[in-house]
Amino acid sequence: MKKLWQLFFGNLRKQLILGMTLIVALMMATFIWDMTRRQEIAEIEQNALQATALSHSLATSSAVWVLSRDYSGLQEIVQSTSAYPAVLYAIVLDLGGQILAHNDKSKIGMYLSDLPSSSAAPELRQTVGTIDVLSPIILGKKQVGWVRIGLDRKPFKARLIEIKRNGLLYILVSIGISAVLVTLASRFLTRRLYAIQKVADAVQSGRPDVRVELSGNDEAAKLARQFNEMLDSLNQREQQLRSFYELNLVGLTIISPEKGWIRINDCLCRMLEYSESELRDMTWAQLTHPDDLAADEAQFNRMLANEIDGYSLEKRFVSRSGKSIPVQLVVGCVRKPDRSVDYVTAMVQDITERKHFESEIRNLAFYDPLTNLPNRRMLSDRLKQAILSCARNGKVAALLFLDLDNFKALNDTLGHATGDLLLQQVAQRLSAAVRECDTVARLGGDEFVVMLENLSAYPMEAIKHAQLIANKIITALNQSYQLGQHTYNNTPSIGLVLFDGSEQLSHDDLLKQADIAMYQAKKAGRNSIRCFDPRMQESINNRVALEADLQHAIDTGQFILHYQSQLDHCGNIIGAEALIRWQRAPQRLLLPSEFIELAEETGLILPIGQWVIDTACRVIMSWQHCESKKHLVLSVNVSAKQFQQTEFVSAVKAAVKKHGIDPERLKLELTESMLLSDIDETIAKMKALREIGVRFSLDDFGTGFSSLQYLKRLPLDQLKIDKSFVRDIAEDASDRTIIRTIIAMAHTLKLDVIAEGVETEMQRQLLIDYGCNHFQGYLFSKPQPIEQFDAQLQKN
Ligand SMILES: Nc1nc2c(ncn2[C@@H]2O[C@H](COP(=O)(O)O[C@H]3[C@@H](O)[C@H](n4cnc5c(=O)[nH]c(N)nc54)O[C@@H]3COP(=O)(O)O)[C@@H](O)[C@H]2O)c(=O)[nH]1
Repeated sequence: MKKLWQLFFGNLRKQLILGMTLIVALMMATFIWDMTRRQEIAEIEQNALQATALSHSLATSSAVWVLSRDYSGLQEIVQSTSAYPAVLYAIVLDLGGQILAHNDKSKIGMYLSDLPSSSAAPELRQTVGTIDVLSPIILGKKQVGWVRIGLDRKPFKARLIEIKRNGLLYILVSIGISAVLVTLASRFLTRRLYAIQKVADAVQSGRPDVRVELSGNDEAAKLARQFNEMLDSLNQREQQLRSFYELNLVGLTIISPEKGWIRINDCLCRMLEYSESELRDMTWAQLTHPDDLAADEAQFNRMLANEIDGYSLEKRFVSRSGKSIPVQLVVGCVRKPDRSVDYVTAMVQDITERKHFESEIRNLAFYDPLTNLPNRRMLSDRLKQAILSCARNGKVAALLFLDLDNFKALNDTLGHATGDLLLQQVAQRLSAAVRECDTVARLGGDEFVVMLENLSAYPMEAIKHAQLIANKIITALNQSYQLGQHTYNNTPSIGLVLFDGSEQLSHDDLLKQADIAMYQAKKAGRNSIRCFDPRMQESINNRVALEADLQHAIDTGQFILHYQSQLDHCGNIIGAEALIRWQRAPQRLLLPSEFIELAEETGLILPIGQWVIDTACRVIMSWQHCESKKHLVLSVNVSAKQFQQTEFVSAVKAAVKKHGIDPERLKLELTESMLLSDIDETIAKMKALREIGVRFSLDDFGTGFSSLQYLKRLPLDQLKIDKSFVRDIAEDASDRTIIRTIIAMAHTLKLDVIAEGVETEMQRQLLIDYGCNHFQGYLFSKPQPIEQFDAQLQKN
């Protein structure tokens, strides 16, 4: 049936031809049928009319004869109907139905039984072969008999058959003609459609550049043009897709729902180190890292089950060489109309580099790059975990805060690279001194933290254990280090705090407490361990309060300067040292030892130092106007932070200019350690101020890394012998040697020398004997307010 349908309606042309032919045939058939039917009706009407007229005329003419019973006359009348070839019979009957005359004489005298009782009008009856008319014979107003005429219908039927035959012929001819015409027309009309179809076939068979030849401007031509344009755009899109596919930046594959390979691009082959044909013999599962297979398959099955249309996940493939390749897999599917999966597309991006960077970033975020130890962030995380774990298991843990003693000096003298070497070796020693489960972290600079977990359920036992480990660490860190060519010794200060998770302390609080304890260890003379004590916290709180007060003191001008005289060997006052005091309350004068360190730590030393220089310049200016004081030189202490300021030189110059003083009356006291960090920068700054006349004295001389090499480069005016050597000059031979060496060194370098902390006449005499000619100390005066200093001057 399908084949038959295909045969007749297989293409548009056949449908057109068959359709049009059928229409023509139907129309012709309808026309012929209608014509024949009309002809038949006309014939019937005409025959009926003829039969009625004939029977009527026969009835009229036979009325008298019937009444008179003249049978021969009647017969003659009846016989006269033979002139009509269609008349089958003509019968005259009396009212009783007896045949009075008949064109078939043998039937005269017979009776007809199917007559009506009476009728005033003729009665027409039609049978298959005849038209039968029965007319009453009326004489006067009375019926006297019947006339019956029968007409033969055969000739009429023969004519009808003739008409029908001709009609059929016309139909066939019309069908033939219309078939030919429609064939021609359909060929003409569908030729472009066929051309389009041919092109479509060609494109499908792999000739994508074939196009329909364009002619005309009708709908088919427009369709052909649009078809060509559609092919162009499809071509272009396919090329774009192919170029993307062949770009080989990412692995691309198309697979069947059963995970059979349909297409694989080169990039994926290269990534997995297999050829395409080798891959086709392998399964997706074989290439997947066993640990990642379940997750991938679960998602794939959800896609097959129509729960999702695609998914993206990170997984690992295993290459031919066994390399595990982390990839970002993006899978999508194309579904059939019944929603089952037709095929699956997968994009496989090698994310090895990204993973590498991620791990580097993680490392940078959580590890200290110099020592590879966990950094502050990681320590915070672990500490939080440890606090929770202590609360859970009831065990006590400890936090050790370590700071290397004198690390800054090492950095300043041997350089940062050497300092880094020390930090690395300390990290190694610390890691070796504790268990694997403990955490060793570097917070930054020379600060390390060791976290010891699960020490004991009993605090006393835990503290013993922690102290044991802290001692072990001290012993380990006390061993000498080989830093490049330098053999170096160092000590740590360790603060220790215990925690068991029951305190409402955050990890930050614990770190602070350990830090405070470490600070106490430092204060206790370094290379020692201190456990956190709440009193330490109190001292820290005091520091915080002091810091706030210090800021307030700056804002409200609570500082004053005291002046300690400096004398020559003849006892003449040649100048003074300005020493700061803080009038914190009316009866409370704080010495520098109580606030300078904090001021340095907080940076508040900068505005304080600037105030000192400014005040000193103001005093010098007042001396300049007094004949007895104009020769005096005022020494000012400068802190390291202050000196290291980039604008230090300009600030001093500005103060000198502002007060209009002779710069030679201003002497800046620097310490050795602050000069060495960047010797070239230091020299440049000193020279810049020396150029305008400002003098420099090297304070606390002998206590640091005194080096002739540096000394001779520095534009100094004076060396100040530290009071620690002066104090024991009479008793300690080595102090005497140091003092004599310093004095000799100063003379060699053509520098002035002054001894501080001179408290006794004997000390003064010894110093004079060794060649020192300038002195400062309680023997002459303590640091005193300006009025008392003026009074001393008067006396002097
Ligand atoms: N950056 C700044 N630092 C300053 C400033 N003022 C002082 N300081 C620093 O504080 C240190 C201590 O000063 P101070 O408590 O005033 O002590 C000085 C003298 O009182 C003390 N001295 C002097 N003679 C004697 C003595 O015979 N015996 C004895 N026991 N002590 C004595 O020495 C201090 C002065 O020493 P030096 O500065 O080395 O000459 C002080 O050392 C500064 O570092 C400031 O304005 N800015």
